[in-house]
Amino acid sequence: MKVDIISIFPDYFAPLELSLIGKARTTGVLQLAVHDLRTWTHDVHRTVDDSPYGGGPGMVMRPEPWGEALDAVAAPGATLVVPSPVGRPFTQADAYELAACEHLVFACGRYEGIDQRVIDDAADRMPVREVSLGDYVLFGGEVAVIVIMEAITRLLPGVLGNADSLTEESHAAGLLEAPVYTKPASWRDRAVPDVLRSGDHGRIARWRRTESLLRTAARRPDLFAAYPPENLDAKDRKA
Ligand SMILES: Nc1ccccc1-c1cnco1
Repeated sequence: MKVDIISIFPDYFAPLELSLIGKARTTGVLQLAVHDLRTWTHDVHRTVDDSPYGGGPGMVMRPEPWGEALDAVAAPGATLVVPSPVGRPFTQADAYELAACEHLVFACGRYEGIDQRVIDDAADRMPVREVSLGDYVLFGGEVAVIVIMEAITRLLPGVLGNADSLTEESHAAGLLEAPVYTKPASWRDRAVPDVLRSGDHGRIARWRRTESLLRTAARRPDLFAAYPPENLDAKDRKA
């Protein structure tokens, strides 16, 4: 997978050289390049923003540098991903869809946002996805790109040692994961649930399923709306 990131703060992406993302880049599973938007400015001050038409607070990112940057970076077949507070909520399903793309270009907006014509112009020649990580306000899209890149990269072939992790984790099956435990069997007078030490794998699977359903019902009942009813099998109803 090829990924290009365009930002006025390219140094923000040093974390993408670490750990499993760094390994994915070393092995070639992920080809990632970070570009400074100011490369495509032509004035002595390398200006990327200007005051908003219609007035209002803050500054808006100018269209010209973005237009030239996307012309240079977004080759045919690329998908443009724009983290934005007005985007669609980013979900694990989106992570799977983006992980299947050959080429992603991330546009990191700052200030009050990017001139809308940049998005509209790009949408004339490539898929554009404006994504939100949640209902809160960030300084810019950079940290959102790091989060999205982690969600995507761990889905790429060979990145996670144990592919089973992908099926068991929260949101993979559409529900929250059951609680997890490791040694010691007792810690600060708190014991690990006996069932997990029983060796009875059928009983353990049923316990985990029940805990997953209870946790989801308590914390994220909204997830059941998107959860196919056929997945809530008869055994669950007994649980
Ligand atoms: N607040 C922001 C400002 C700039 C770019 C993205 C965001 C964002 C993304 N998800 C929530 O907020």
